[in-house]
Amino acid sequence: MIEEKGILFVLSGPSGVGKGTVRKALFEKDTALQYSISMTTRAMREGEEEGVDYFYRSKEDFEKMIEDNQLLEHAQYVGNYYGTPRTYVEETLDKGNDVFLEIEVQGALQVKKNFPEGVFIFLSPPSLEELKNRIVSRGTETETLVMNRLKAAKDEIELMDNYDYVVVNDQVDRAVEKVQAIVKSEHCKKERVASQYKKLLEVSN
Ligand SMILES: Nc1nc2c(ncn2[C@@H]2O[C@H](COP(=O)(O)OP(=O)(O)O)[C@@H](O)[C@H]2O)c(=O)[nH]1
Ligand SMILES: Nc1ncnc2c1ncn2[C@@H]1O[C@H](COP(=O)(O)OP(=O)(O)O)[C@@H](O)[C@H]1O
Repeated sequence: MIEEKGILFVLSGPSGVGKGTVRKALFEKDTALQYSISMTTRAMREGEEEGVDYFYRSKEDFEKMIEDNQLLEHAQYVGNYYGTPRTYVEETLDKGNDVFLEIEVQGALQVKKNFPEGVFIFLSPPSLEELKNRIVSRGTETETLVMNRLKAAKDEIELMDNYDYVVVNDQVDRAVEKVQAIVKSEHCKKERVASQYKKLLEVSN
């Protein structure tokens, strides 16, 4: 019996590009993907919930988790920590279920070191001008924070070559369809590997 692990999908890209929007729309489409909820030290925004949007923790608690190696990756982003709890990801993959991470670019690169077999998707804005419009229109940041996020975005776009796929988020529905197509395509690749294995077994019998 071949133990089939799940596939790790990582959606990343600059802040404000629409990662959260695309991820939520994707999960409304009855997907079998398991979303890994991140841990953060940033303040809860209006409308957010503990254990739904993030696990909100103090800086001390977060640093203790880093020390205890409980995070698969972590990054500091515009003054706060963000990280992926390790156990949930590993256990879910081991059960054969796919895991979906939505994280910033530094974290995605760390995951790639530990899980090179993961599938890395870069969500790109149609233009930097449009990215700025989205961050400003979301209205969650002060002007200085908007500038910080745009500056970070320029550095992040340069890292695009580390990804398996680039999805331009021009329209949310189209971006979601492209991510779904990637998921399907990766399942077909996995089938191919599994069926080659089966043929080998038949020959050896
Ligand atoms: N490395 C890492 N980044 C994360 C994680 N969770 C969320 N992020 C990213 O951290 C950045 C800031 O997130 P947030 O404060 O929620 O702002 P928003 O995504 O711009 O609304 C975004 O790029 C998130 O995708 C995580 O677990 N690890
Ligand atoms: N394809 C799109 N077209 C127009 N606006 C978008 C699109 N995708 C997301 N947005 C808007 O851009 C802003 C940032 O999106 P968000 O999902 O919070 O980004 P991220 O999670 O990458 O930081 C939000 O106001 C969101 O409604």
